[in-house]
Amino acid sequence: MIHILADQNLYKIEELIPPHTQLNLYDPSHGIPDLDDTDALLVRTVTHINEVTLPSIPPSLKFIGTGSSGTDHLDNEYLEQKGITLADAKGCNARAVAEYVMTALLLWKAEHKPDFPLGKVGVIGVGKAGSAVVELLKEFEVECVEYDPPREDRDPDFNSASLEEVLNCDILTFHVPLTKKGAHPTYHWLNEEKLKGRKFKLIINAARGGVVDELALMKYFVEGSVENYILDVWEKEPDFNTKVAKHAYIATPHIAGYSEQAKINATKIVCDKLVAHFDIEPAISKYKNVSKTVDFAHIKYNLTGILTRLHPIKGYEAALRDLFDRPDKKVLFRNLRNEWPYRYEYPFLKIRTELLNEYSELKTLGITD
Ligand SMILES: NC(=O)c1ccc[n+]([C@@H]2O[C@H](COP(=O)([O-])OP(=O)(O)OC[C@H]3O[C@@H](n4cnc5c(N)ncnc54)[C@H](O)[C@@H]3O)[C@@H](O)[C@H]2O)c1
Ligand SMILES: O=C(O)[C@H](O)[C@H](O)COP(=O)(O)O
Repeated sequence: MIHILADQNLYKIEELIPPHTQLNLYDPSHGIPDLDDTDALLVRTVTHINEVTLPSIPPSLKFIGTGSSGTDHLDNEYLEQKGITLADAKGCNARAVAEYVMTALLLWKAEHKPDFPLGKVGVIGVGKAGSAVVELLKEFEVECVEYDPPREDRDPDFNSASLEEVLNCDILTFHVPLTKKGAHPTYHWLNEEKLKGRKFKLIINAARGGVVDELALMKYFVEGSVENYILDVWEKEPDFNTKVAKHAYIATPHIAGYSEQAKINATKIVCDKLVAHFDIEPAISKYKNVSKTVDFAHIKYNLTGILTRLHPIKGYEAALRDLFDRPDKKVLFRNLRNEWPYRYEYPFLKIRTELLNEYSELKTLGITD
């Protein structure tokens, strides 16, 4: 029988785990658990596995799956050299990220530029998440500049914009992995050198902390050449720089990819890869992706009010602000990520017809009546 150890916060893991396997759960806040006799380890981004955190790999361990798109918490060179198969859940949360970005843009526009078009948006990294962002932006008729030189190298149908073109955009949104090696490293991609002498209305980082140099970003915000910034991810998670967060238009605790649908996708994708790797019987899930109706009865809302009710971005923002001066903010940041119920993505939400007719943006987001 295959012995599986999984992060206790991998959503619905007990339901989706293949039958006839033995599943144990671990609490990731206590570090890497004892892996003796474990065949497969299922983690989230909070479990960092490398030569330092796991110097000795038990011979039984053959598979590590992560319920995330990002894999920078796993040292793939080290693990592959030790004969371990790595599996990610790329794409599981692309729609959730796109909705986070679009919601943030709509809220920001309503507050800062209600009478102007959004401007040109540069999407840096046009993989699963970046492509979903581009798709949603296009539905809103926003002009996009797609920047992804590595994709141009591997995909004959894709032409990347030039660096100059993307840096000339009004808004930048990041959807690249965090990498320090290779031909296109992303660590501190947006730095002093690229920010100097340019003007941006808004910068969004919902990729990984470290892709944007936070201190350089804050400096150019204070000087006025960056009008606003939105950060979902932080250089030293679960810690975060309070000063950088205080200046942000929106600051959230790494939840851009969190939704009911994304979290189910994540667990399903890793379980499917586990099944394929060990050639075992899959689980038969009873889970059904149903829609939810949100009642706005008798209350008069504007677009900002409706979006705030349907997407917890502002709620997370307020909760993160409450942590600014707390000495235990690292633990609370982690709790905030684990304890809130997952939101439903817009195509799984239904609201009153009058509201949909009054605010066309809601239909464009995929909400129905
Ligand atoms: N905040 C969140 O909740 C959240 C959710 C999902 C993903 N992420 C992060 O976003 C990243 C992207 O997610 P994805 O699912 O789209 O992954 P993906 O692998 O599908 O796409 C990443 C894209 O970035 C491109 N890229 C790599 N280096 C680049 C560079 N130097 N310049 C321009 N483009 C570059 C790649 O070619 C690829 O097309 C993940 O690695 C993860 O770290 C964060
Ligand atoms: O890389 C990803 O997919 C995202 O950052 C994802 O939201 C991470 O979720 P976690 O594993 O931290 O719960």
